[in-house]
Formats: sequence, structure tokens, C-alpha cells
Amino acid sequence: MGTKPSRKAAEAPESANLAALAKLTIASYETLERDLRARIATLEGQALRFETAIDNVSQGICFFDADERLILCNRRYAEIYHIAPEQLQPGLTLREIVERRVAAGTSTTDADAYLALARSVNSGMAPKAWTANLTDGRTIQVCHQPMPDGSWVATHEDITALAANRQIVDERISLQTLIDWVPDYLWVKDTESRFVVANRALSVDCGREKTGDMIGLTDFDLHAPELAQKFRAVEQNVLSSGQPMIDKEEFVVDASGAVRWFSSTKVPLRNARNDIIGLVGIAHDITARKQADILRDGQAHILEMIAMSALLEDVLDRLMRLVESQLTGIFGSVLLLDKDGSHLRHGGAPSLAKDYTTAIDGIAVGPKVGSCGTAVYRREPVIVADVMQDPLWEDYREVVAPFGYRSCWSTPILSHQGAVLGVFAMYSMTVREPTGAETRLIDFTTRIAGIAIERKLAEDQIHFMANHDVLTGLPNRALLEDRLSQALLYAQRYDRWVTVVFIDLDNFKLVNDTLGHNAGDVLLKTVANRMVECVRSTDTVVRLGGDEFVIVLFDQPTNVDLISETLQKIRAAIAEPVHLGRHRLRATASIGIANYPKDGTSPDTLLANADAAMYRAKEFGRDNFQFYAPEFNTRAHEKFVLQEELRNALAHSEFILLYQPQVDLRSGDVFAVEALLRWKHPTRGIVAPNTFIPTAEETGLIVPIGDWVLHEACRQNKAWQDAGLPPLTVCVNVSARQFREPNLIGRVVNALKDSGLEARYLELEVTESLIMQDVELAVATMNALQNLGVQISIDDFGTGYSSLSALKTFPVARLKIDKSFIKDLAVDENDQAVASAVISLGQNLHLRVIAEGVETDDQVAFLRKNNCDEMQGYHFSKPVSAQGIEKLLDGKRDG
Ligand SMILES: Nc1nc2c(ncn2[C@@H]2O[C@@H]3COP(=O)(O)O[C@H]4[C@@H](O)[C@H](n5cnc6c(=O)[nH]c(N)nc65)O[C@@H]4COP(=O)(O)O[C@H]3[C@H]2O)c(=O)[nH]1
Repeated sequence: MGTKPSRKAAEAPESANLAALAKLTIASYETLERDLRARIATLEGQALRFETAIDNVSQGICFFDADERLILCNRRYAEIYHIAPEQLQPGLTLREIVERRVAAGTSTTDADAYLALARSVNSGMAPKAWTANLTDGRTIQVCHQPMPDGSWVATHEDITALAANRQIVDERISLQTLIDWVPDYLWVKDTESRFVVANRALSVDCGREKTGDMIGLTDFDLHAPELAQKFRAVEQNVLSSGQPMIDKEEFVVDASGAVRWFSSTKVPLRNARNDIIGLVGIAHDITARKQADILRDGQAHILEMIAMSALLEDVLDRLMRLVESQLTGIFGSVLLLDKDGSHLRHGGAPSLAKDYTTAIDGIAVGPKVGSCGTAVYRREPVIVADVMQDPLWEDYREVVAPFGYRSCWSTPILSHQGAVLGVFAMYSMTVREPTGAETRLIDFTTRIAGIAIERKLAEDQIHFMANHDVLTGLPNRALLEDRLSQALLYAQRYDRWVTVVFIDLDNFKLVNDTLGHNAGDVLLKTVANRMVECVRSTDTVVRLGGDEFVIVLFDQPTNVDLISETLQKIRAAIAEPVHLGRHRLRATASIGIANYPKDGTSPDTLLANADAAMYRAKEFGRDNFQFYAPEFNTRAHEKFVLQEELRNALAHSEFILLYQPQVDLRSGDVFAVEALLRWKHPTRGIVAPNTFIPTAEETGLIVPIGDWVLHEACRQNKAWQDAGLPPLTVCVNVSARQFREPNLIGRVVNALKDSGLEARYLELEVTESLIMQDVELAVATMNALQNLGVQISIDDFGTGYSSLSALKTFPVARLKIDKSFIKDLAVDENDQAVASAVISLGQNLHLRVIAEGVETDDQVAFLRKNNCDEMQGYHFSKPVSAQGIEKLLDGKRDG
């Protein structure tokens, strides 16, 4: 709607023209009127077009003059403020118009406030715009343009709908805010895998400041190519298949370089027409859970490795990698405590610089040796936040500086018993102390490392024990074969010799039996150490068992004389006196030598031949060495055959007994006989007991053989008695092996029962050394025998080491002076001294004394002179058959 200013403006020229016409009376009235009407029509057309244009503008428009009177306004203005158009006539003041708006409820304030606002806005020349919220809820945007003459024009636009749109915009902004609060990654990508939306968590972790910075990027802009390619492949699969990917585990390397695990879901995004237009992704950080899983799985794997006896180095390496997988910027290291307990050796540190691990390999344990040496010294964790400042690192700063490690936290690794096994250290490139999680990981790691190291030590121990002799610590037979094989390979290759030395200590059994096992052990250890000192570190000294040793001399010169020199050295070392308690002993050895390649080319042959040579040395009277000669093997073979034949001898009744009389030195009466065993060999004839008894002892055959002797002797004695001969005592030798048999008493009872012989006519001869093996047991057994009524005598007396005090407690009837003291009795003062000492000892202890091996009159005279009670020997009679005894006694009776 217009206010027709054009018509009003046109009326003034019309009256001026008419006046002019009247005055000037030129031109005809019609012409003028026609022109005038044409001009009016033109003006009216212009006015109508202006009015129409203004009325059709969507904004309200109003013009005010400098007196604040309305020049014109359009229909939209009236509509916006709910004022009837006719109430908005030109000339109305602004106040009047505002009052109408107040009345219509379309003002923001009362009239005065509005006028104040309008005047302030109109004060300058700058255009102003503001938003007015009407009381009816609408929002009007006002743009005010002041004119130079003080008038102004203003547009008013109802932007209620737009404001509502803005709210939608705000809401959209709120949605971004919302997703920015979500700690998970949230994103939308288009079909080309470009980010369209990304939340803050994702943006920040991708190193982008604003979420908007992510828009348009792809994974190739954010991750390593392989990882990006993996993501792209997965997403393209979702987009092409339309199948969502739910909760799949994925990892990313974040901006700090740390690996993080996610459970990702990727769902295709569809438009209203159900076309796939992109992809929505959400990824939940499961790093903590994943790490816990990795830790648990890793732990299980490592424990399995330990159980499967994997190399300790591999176990520790794996353990360090596991620790490092849990943390960022941490390098793990394990150092192992050396056997000497005062140095630390490299154990495992896969991520530490090689040069650094080499530099600290072997560092000492001490009160100021970095973190590790100090932790082991103190037996407690040592946390050093800054190695460049901490005094504990003062002496090691130069070592560590080139590698950039700044903090080092060391914890001792302890065994179950609390012994320090090593130390676990965590290095970091930054100055700091461990977090709670790191401390927990340290606890975990030291525990596992402890199990691994302890297990390894136990295995080493078992391996050592399997390959070494417990007493001397020397390699044993198992290791001997290995070392000997290696030595032979070397000799083969370089055309050298290998010397195998078989050593058997002479009379060791005697030491063991008489001085006890402890003394025997000391002797063995001493001799073992001496032998080791005599040879080079490349040679091997082995204890085969008992008193047998083997030395493998590696890489020998091909010269027997040089080998002999070494052997002399070994002999001399063995022969050095050994102090065993009060006793000073000089050990000797029988030594056999076999050389590769002359005496054999395989370990077995060389050992067997050295053994045969050693036996030869024994036969040569001990305390000497023999080089192997082929004929030695014949002897070994003979021994083997003897064993086999001995096994059959009992079954084939090849044993017989001879009896040697024992005579009372004063009366000359035969009062007893000693039963002496003989083997009637089918081809070799009568075999003396010294030839086969040691073998029978070794094989245990002495037990059934001794049983037979006992039965036969009792039977024979009873037969003599039954035949009317004067009653005799029959003396039977009992060997150590028999004496240790648990049912010895039962066997004796059986022999007596079977024969019907009274116990008092049986005497058992036990050797002095046999008793000394286990005095307590021997005394108990002897007491039991005595209770049966059986007598006991000590054979070979003087050769052993019985103490006098012990002798008093032995329930024995007789001492038998060994024939070795009798042999030279007439000439040897020492033997005389021993013999007379034994005789007087017997007298003091109220024991009878019998001399054995008496052959000459001089011997008899000496014994008589020294009041010896009895004698046995060739002087009176050699051992004879049972019939021989009968004859002898008959003769005596007759005589
Ligand atoms: N040079 C010399 N020798 C004399 C003289 N008088 C006796 N002999 C020998 O000295 C040995 C005495 O027996 P032994 O000391 O018990 O020593 C015995 C005994 O330790 C053992 N022995 C013999 N028979 C048996 C047996 O049935 N059982 C067990 N376990 N050992 C037995 O064999 C050893 C040797 O027995 P034998 O060869 O019979 O040798 C016997 C005997 O023949 C003499 O005047 N001069």
C-alpha cells in the first residue's frame, strides 16, 4: 500500500501551470491539459510501480523524516506489527506509531524505551542492526540506516522461522558437542573413506586440534600405510557388502607412538532411498583389557617355556618384550648374579642398546654401583629418577650418558628361599619415577624372572649332578664318554695322541673300613684335587666311582716319555701324605695307561684297555703304572670266565673243604680245625681261595658259597664226633659280605640244626677290618652269635686299626695273629714287637691268642717264650681233607 505522495506532489505543478495559462494565455487549454494528463498518467504509473514494488518487498520498510514523522511505510511493515494500514498515515510521529504497536502487543518495550533506542541508533551515520524479540514470541530483525538530513530508513524482517532454523543449527552444534564428550572414537566417513564427522577423542588422538581438521582426511593421512590400508580394506568391505562389522579388535598407533587396541564397530550409513552413502564407526579403547590379556597370555607362554626347559636367555628375552609391550618408552633388563655372588652378568635386555648391555656386563655388586649393583647389594629396590643427578650413578654416568637413559628402577630378583638371583631393571628416557602400573609390572616381572632363574639353576644342578661325582665334584662316567669322544675327534684331525689313564687307589677299602667313611671321603677329595692340579685345564679328571679315577690327557705329544713324566707327576701328587684325623697316610695308586690310536680307537676300547693295564699294575704289587699291552686283555677275559664258572661251581658241587688243625702250644693237643675252602675245578684242578674268593665277594656269590661251607663244616664236625673222635671246634671264615647279610644268625642256626652240632663246637672267624666297618652292628651281631653259644675269633689281627677301647667291648674268644707277622718272626724285630704286643693284649683282655702260619721251630720257640696260647701252621700240619684229620687224630690217639 502506498500513501500516494506522487499525486499530492503532482497537484502543485498543475495549479502553477493553470496560473501561468491564465496569465500568459498562450497555447490552447486542451493541448496543455492533454500534456498535463499524460504527465500525470506517467507519474501515476511510476508511483503505482513504486508502491507495488515496496508493498511486495518481504521486509517491512519505513521512512521517517528528521522530525520523526513517517514519510511512508509499506504493507509488510503494517502486517509485521499488526497495525491496520489506514492507521499508518504519513505524518504520524514515531511515538504515535510505537504506541500503536504497544497497543497491538507487537512492541518489545514501552514507547519511551523504544524511542530512546531509536534515537540512539539514529545518532550516527553508521547502519545498525538488531534483533527484537516481540512479546508475541516473534523475532524481528531491524536494520536502521540514518540519512545525512536526519531522516532514516529502516527495514523490519520477521526472522522467527530463521531463528528456529538457527536453533536447528545450534542443535547440530550440540550434537557435535555431545559426541565430543564420548571417550570412544566416533566418526562418519563417506564412501571414499574420507572423514565427514569425527569426535574430539579421535581428532586429539590423531594429533588434530579441532574436530573440523579431520574432515576430508583419510586414514592414509593419519596412520602408517599398512595400517591405513588395513582400515580401508575393512571399510570398503562394509561399504560394498552392506554388512556391518561388529566389535572387531583393531589397533592404532597414536600420536605419542603408543599402540592402542580398540573394539571397533563399523556400520554402513544409508540415505532415505536406502543407498549406502558412507559409514559410521565407533571404536572403544580396550587397550587396558588387551594388555591384561597379553600379559596373562604372555605369562602363560613364559611359564610354559620355563616348564619346557627353554633356554633362560629366551625366557628372559620374551619376558622383557612382554613388559615392554605393556608400557611406552620403557626398556627392560635382567642381570644375573654370578656364581661368585659379587658380579652381575647379562641375562636379557632385547631393547637396550647392545653396547650398553656389553658395557654393564660383569659389573660388581656394591653400595654405589648404579641402580642394579646397589639393589642387589641392598637386597631391596633402588629407584633412580635421574641417573644424571643421583649419587649412586656417579661412577657410571659416562657409561650411560651416550645412550640417553635417564631413569633406572632396579629390583632384586629373589629365590623362594630369599636368595638374590639377579636384578630386574626398567630404563626410561625421561626423568621420572615409576607409576603404580609400572610398579605392579615390576613385581610381576621379578616374580616370573625368579621362577625362570631358579628353575634354570635347579636344572643346571641336576645336569651337574648327572654328569659329576657328588663327593669330589669331578666329571663322572657320563661326561667321560663325551669328553673322550671329543678328544679322539681332535686327535684324529690333528694326528695327535689321547692318553687314557686308569687309576685305582691301593688299599683304599682298608682306609674306608678301618678309619671310617669320612676319612675315606677326605682321602678321595684330596687325591682328586691333587690330580686336577697336575693336569691342564683341557684334560679331564673323572671319578668313576669308589677309588677309581680316569684321566683323559687331551692333545698328547706322540711320545711315551713325555706321557710318563705326567704320570710320575700324578703319582707323586697322590703319594703326598694325607692327614686323616690323628693318622698320617700315604696313598699309592695302581695306574694303567692306554693311548689312542695305538691301544684303541674307540672310547670303550681305550677305557677297557687302560683298565686291563691298571689290573696289571695291581698284580705287579700295586703302586706302579703299566702301559697297556695286548696280552692284558687275556687276563680280563680270564676274570670274566672265572665269574661264569664260579656261578656254576656250587650247582656242580665243585667245592670241597680242607681242615687245618689248631694246636695248644702248651699241651700240643689238637683242639680245633679251621675249615678252608677249595674249588675242584674240572680242568684247572684244585683252585686256592685267594684266586676266587675276591670274585665271589664282588659278585655276591660268597653268600651261597659261605652257606655251603657253614653247613658242610658243621656236618663234618658232627660226623667226626659221631665217629668217636675227640670233640673239636670247627672254625669257619666269614667274609664281610656274609657278615652283613641280615639273616646271618638264621643261617647259622640252620647249619647247627641241620647238622645237629652243638653251638659251642662252632667258631666263626671274622677279620678285624670287617668289625671296624660298622662296629655297632658288628658287636650286635657278635652278641647274637655268642648268645647262641657260637664262639668268635678275630682273624688277621694286627693288620687293622682297632682301637683298644673298642676291642674290650667285642664279645670274642680269640685273637689270631696274622701270619704276615709270624713269617719273619725269628729275624724281624718289628714283627716280634707286634706279636708279643698282641699276646700281652690278649692276656690283659683275657682272650686266647693263636698264631697263624707257624712253619718253623724258631717261630714256635718265640711263641712259647712269649706265652702264646695256640698255633696253626705247616709246622704242625697243612690243611688236609676230612679223612686226613681223622687219620691225624687217630694217629695222635694211637701215638
Ligand atoms: N704260607 C703259609 N700259609 C699257611 C700256613 N698255615 C696256614 N696257611 C694258610 O693261611 C690261610 C689261613 O686262612 P685265613 O687267614 O683265614 O685266610 C683264608 C681265608 O681268608 C679265605 N678263605 C678260605 N676259606 C674260606 C671260606 O670258606 N670262606 C671265606 N669267606 N674265606 C675263606 O682264604 C684265605 C686263604 O686261605 P688258604 O689259601 O686256605 O690259606 C690258609 C692256609 O692254607 C703256613 O704255615 N704257611
